[in-house]
Amino acid sequence: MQHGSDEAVTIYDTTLRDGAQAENVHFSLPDKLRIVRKLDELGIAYIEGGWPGSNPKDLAFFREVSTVPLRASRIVAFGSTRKAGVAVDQDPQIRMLLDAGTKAVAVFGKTWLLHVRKVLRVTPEENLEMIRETIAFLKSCGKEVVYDAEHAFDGYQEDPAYALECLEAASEAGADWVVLCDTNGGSLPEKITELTALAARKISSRIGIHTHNDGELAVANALAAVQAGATQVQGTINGYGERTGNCNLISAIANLEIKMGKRVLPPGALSRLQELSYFVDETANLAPNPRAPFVGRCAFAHKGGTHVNAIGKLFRSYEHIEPEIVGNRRRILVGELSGRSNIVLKAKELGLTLREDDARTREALQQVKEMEGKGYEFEAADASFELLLRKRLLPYPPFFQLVEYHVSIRRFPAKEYEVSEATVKLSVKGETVYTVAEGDGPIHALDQALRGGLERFYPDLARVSLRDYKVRILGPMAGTGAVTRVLVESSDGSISWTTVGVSTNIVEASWEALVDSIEYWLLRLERLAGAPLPKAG
Ligand SMILES: CC(=O)SCCNC(=O)CCNC(=O)[C@H](O)C(C)(C)COP(=O)(O)OP(=O)(O)OC[C@H]1O[C@@H](n2cnc3c(N)ncnc32)[C@H](O)[C@@H]1OP(=O)(O)O
Ligand SMILES: CC(=O)C(=O)O
Repeated sequence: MQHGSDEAVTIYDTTLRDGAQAENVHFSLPDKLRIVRKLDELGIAYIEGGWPGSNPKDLAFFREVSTVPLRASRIVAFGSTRKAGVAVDQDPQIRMLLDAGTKAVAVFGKTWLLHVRKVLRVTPEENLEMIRETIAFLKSCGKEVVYDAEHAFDGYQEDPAYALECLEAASEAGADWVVLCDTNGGSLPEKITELTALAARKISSRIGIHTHNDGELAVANALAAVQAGATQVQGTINGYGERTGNCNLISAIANLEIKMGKRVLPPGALSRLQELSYFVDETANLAPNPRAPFVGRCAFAHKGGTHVNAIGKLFRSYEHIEPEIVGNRRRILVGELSGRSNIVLKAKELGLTLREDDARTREALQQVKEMEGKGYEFEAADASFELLLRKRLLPYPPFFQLVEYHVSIRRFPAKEYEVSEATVKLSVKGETVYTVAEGDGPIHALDQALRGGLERFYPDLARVSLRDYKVRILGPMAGTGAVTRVLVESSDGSISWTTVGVSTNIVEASWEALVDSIEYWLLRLERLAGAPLPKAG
């Protein structure tokens, strides 16, 4: 879908205002300022910072942000048209909008008669006056005015003439931008195209588009509007927003630049889209969506054997763009749907050379399929797969060997005392080590005893900690006798890795995953040091 047009499209970010209307999204004042700096760094033209008349934090934000030196972004304060029956220069909300001290302000007003009559409870003429007077007043105060025509598309559906009158009123009153809002997020692209093209013909203000994602079309609708004449796209990073969210600016920017040939961000910024997306998620304390188009970790993850085979020959065969363009990377997944190509390409990713016609490739593939048949899952446990491959390809004297372990739980009926205890006997470097440890539960005790036995031989292991522990029951019909899959995520503070264990016994599945985790890390340490660590006798 390369349209080859080199026109610029202006990005208007409302993560801090409309994005903050999302359930579970809360930004503190420092969060808001951090995001402003990041958006400015990426060259976003407008940042809607909040509604000064809404709460003390937004008021303070406009005070603080005025001291932040910005290179590319213009801060916008948001509000509404004046209250019905109140003179515009007497309206406290309008006063607060001015007091925010921004060069640009945005006001939303009504376009849909349903809202005019049933929500504002004013006449259609009074609503037109509210639009005209508010914009004219803000212009007379020297502001750049962005007018958000709320429910523009629903209003146009119900009464095209009145909706158009509202847009014309805003434009004639001096709005620099008239932004068509699909506030309820239910419009289809053809409706967006129709009104945007009409507005672009009829009014002199520049046209913007503000879409919501209720029909999962927010990005598609924004792109349709641009094709029909809009030159400003409003949205939020990662699509945060009320209900199902707003137009996701990450996807909108990528599509506008890469697919539609528009100039959107300064040179070099596109390759920082993933960084921006993660930064905002992290600031909002939300886990990044792995399936997010363009920037999610699955966006260029290839799993099916035939796909991976083709990718090995030609990336374009199963990738719509090169991942690096938006700062992402390609990943090869290994599992029961793999072919030899998955093993070879994954090995290459790990720095190992393996050919498709090598017997070890076939054997590794066979082992993966058999193990996945029993419940292992290597796709999520990349470290267990790496270990499997390295053990198969290179000489692997183990770091330690298990002689035996024992786990017990003691609980007294009155629940006054409950303790888990594990004993682990290991053979390490020719010595037999016997360790006992207590823990909050049996797995914790086992982990403590294992580490206790190894710490004298591999003191660096103290840097490794457990980050996540997930248990999945496979085939729950077998009840408490079902097969259990345990995934353990570990970290040494700089990298993290995941390992897997499977058994009908949850303690044994956990042991397997814990041992893989430690072996993986010791092997990595050895590779980084460039010399083998002394091994078990
Ligand atoms: C489509 C959008 O996303 S618009 C943004 C929506 N975001 C928010 O509302 C978040 C911030 N809002 C707030 O903090 C509060 O709602 C405030 C401070 C703005 C207003 O609070 P209150 O004065 O207590 O009013 P409340 O929120 O209950 O009702 C809104 C009032 O604004 C009126 N109103 C709604 N839209 C408009 C408009 N475009 N122009 C003028 N008045 C409007 C409503 O009719 C209602 O007044 P009424 O009860 O006299 O009919
Ligand atoms: C203005 C706005 O946020 C909307 O109409 O959705």
